[in-house]
Amino acid sequence: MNVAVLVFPGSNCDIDCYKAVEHTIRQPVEYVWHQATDLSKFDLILVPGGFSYGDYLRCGAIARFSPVMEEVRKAAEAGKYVLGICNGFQILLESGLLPGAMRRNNSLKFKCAPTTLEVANNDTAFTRDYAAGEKIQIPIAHGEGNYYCDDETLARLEANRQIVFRYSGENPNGSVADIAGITNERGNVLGMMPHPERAVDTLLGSSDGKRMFTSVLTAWRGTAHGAATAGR
Ligand SMILES: NC(=O)CC[C@H](N)C(=O)O
Repeated sequence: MNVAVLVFPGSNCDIDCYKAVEHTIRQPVEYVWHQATDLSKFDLILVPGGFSYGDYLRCGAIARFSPVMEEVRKAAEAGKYVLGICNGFQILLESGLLPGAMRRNNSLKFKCAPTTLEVANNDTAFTRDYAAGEKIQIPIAHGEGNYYCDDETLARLEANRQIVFRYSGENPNGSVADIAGITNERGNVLGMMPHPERAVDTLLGSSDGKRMFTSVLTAWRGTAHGAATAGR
């Protein structure tokens, strides 16, 4: 499985994502600069966290105009896997690849802390290695993670089981329905505020993020392209 880690001016979790791929699934992984115009060889695209364009205007609002985002849209349409983490989630929202929007944390403070998530849907390519309802420890680090959508969108997210992670116990940012991560309708694009790439080894405080990477690899191996190329 070929993995791309996108890099925008101001990304700062790109190296963590790259290392997490190496550490968990040992698949070929490359950094891809935001001006790239061809992502066709990649099976999984990681949109990492950070402060793209200094968070000016709104987090992700400028990065969404980077040339590579048109390629991410094409990849998503082709059914490739796209995982946006934190600023990556914000960029996917700003791009319209996922529904809803981000507001500043209700505390108006940047929060960096371990959080407990409930796996609200383990029937996705990204969460199949978790148990339904499992509680996992994944850290957050954001100032603008207060996910918002209108009632109609929320009803649709609930009906289609697009809410994949919810904060369990304390909600750190005030997000609607305790949402921590959602997918698109098709389930091949996932955005989440917590950082699974920072939780891939007990040395980091938790290894609960590891199964997101193993899940996608297993899902990809189940696709026609994955079955044909896996093990090469
Ligand atoms: N870790 C991150 O990706 C942070 C995202 C964004 N800069 C925020 O503060 O909300």
